[in-house]
Amino acid sequence: MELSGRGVFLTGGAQGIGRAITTALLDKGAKVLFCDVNADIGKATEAELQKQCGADNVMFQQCDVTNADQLKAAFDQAVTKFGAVEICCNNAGIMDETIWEKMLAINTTAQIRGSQIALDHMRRDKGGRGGVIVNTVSIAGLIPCHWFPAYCASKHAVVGYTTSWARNPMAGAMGVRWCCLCPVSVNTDMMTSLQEDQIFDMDNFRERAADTMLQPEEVVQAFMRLVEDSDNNGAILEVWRGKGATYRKRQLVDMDGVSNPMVVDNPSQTSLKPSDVK
Ligand SMILES: NC(=O)C1=CN([C@@H]2O[C@H](COP(=O)(O)OP(=O)(O)OC[C@H]3O[C@@H](n4cnc5c(N)ncnc54)[C@H](O)[C@@H]3O)[C@@H](O)[C@H]2O)C=CC1
Ligand SMILES: CCCCCC(=O)/C=C/[C@H]1[C@H](O)CC(=O)[C@@H]1CCCCCCC(=O)O
Repeated sequence: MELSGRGVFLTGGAQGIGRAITTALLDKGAKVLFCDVNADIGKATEAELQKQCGADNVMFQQCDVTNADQLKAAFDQAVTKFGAVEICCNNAGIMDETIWEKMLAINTTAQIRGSQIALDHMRRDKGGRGGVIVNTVSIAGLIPCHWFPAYCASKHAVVGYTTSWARNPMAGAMGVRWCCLCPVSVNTDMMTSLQEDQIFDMDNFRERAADTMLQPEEVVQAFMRLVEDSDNNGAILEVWRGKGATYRKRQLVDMDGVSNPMVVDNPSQTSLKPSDVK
């Protein structure tokens, strides 16, 4: 997928992974509306990025993704500003087991809502231009993590949701790809400002996390791979330190739901051989 001139909507873009993705997309000529609940950091980021990349190409909108009206209004603003949104990144997230209901609202409900808004707008069978929806998940969406069970659940749910849409028999007609970005620990505020009570067994966690930490730029490379590879519907891209980004093999079943497990990766669910999935 060529990125120049594409309209992008991204949540949680004031800092961290979202900001790094926004910057990389702008560098490739895309136009980005990023939203965030934090207006101070969001506006400061907007000012810096507008200076670097042009005032018409990037815009910030304050938005709490758990507020359905605000989320829809922010998305619509991107459509108005750029003519269409062809790339949607549901990225905003928190990690705090003490407020797990709010965490599920941000990490899961809002990513599902953001995906639905994007699908309604993008789908070619209803007059849209098609596009790609990338949900920022985590390795915690793929394996159990005893330090943060609710965070882990919030991310597993998004993998289930995203890959389920990818398997829709209408996926080809809709022209919308669905991808999961799954990094291990990343050096952002989420990791560095983590407080003792926000997860369980913090000492053990710090020990493990220290050896695995990625820089946001490494996650950006993986994100770009997801967006630019137009034949990867349903992709789950894992990002580990030292191993780079690798597509996760998936054993899905035929559309009859029971027979012939196979590795699939594109809308027609036929073109990739198992050996193509690394
Ligand atoms: N940092 C890490 O180790 C990893 C992070 N992730 C995921 O990456 C995504 C981004 O996280 P980071 O950049 O690391 O965190 P971060 O804390 O640096 O950035 C998250 C951004 O989301 C915003 N946000 C939080 N609640 C919001 C809300 N209700 N509405 C709108 N914006 C809101 C924050 O203000 C912040 O700017 C999250 O979904 C996180 O779960 C995944 C794997 C590892
Ligand atoms: C390889 C072990 C790393 C475990 C510690 C870690 O880096 C955790 C990072 C989390 C970050 O705080 C937010 C996330 O989404 C990351 C989840 C990563 C889970 C890896 C669990 C791996 C394991 O149990 O072996």
